[in-house]
Amino acid sequence: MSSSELKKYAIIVAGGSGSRMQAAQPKQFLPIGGEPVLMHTLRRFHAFDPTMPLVLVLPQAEVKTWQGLCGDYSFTLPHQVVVGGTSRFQSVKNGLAALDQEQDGVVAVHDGVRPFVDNAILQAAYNKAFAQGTAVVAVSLKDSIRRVRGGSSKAVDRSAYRLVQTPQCFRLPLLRRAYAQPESPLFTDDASVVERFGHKIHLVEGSFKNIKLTTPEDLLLAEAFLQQEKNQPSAEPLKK
Ligand SMILES: Nc1ccn([C@@H]2O[C@H](COP(=O)(O)OP(=O)(O)OP(=O)(O)O)[C@@H](O)[C@H]2O)c(=O)n1
Ligand SMILES: C[C@](O)(CO)[C@H](O)COP(=O)(O)O
Repeated sequence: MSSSELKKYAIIVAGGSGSRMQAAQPKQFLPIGGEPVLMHTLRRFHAFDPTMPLVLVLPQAEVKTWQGLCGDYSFTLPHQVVVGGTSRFQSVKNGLAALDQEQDGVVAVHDGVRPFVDNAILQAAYNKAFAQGTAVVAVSLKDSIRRVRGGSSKAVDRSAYRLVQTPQCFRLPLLRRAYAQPESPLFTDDASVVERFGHKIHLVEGSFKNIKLTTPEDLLLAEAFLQQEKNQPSAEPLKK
């Protein structure tokens, strides 16, 4: 099958509790620019390819909350809701199970709390995965880094490292087989799962704007990014 015939899919994982955000509700539902984070994220994928099936993974206890929010905000963008698990690994696994098991294609796994993914990143990641089977978005480090051992630390060469983001795109049959492995505490993302399964991970350039909303100050950044987009709707996304 040629890559142009392969279908695109996306699994948006939002099955976590957002404990580091220390908010009254899970961070994926917090408003930024007057709208829940997840609505921004889903819209970015829909704008990239309106025909692509979107699977949204949510905590079981929050499915009703989401349905309520969709009603309150008249949010009608098509997506399939799936219940998550106790770890990101389990949530991705549940998302994968919701996709047609016979289908080939490329699937992106994306953190629901990374609402600033843009078309250029999505295009590059899907293209690379169509061509090479894996594509993981990453950026270079802006700060110096030190390796800590016991009570001391030592400078290390930051050019040897990358900060990993999402989307992480894979040929669908490969990701399914990789996620059939037993879960390991070392699995922090999809790349680590696929790498353990024995496949090379290809990197694609991400963006410093593609942040994961993790701690409270990230919400301030998010508001600033949205304000900037509102003031300059046609502006290129912020570059590194
Ligand atoms: N059981 C889980 C845990 C995490 N995630 C998702 O994985 C993404 C990245 O995880 P992280 O930022 O760590 O989210 P939380 O686990 O919600 O945050 P925290 O670790 O602060 O509790 C988030 O979109 C989160 O909702 C998930 O789908 N299922
Ligand atoms: C998947 C991820 O966002 C890539 O940076 C990250 O690994 C999630 O990590 P967390 O520990 O769940 O925040």
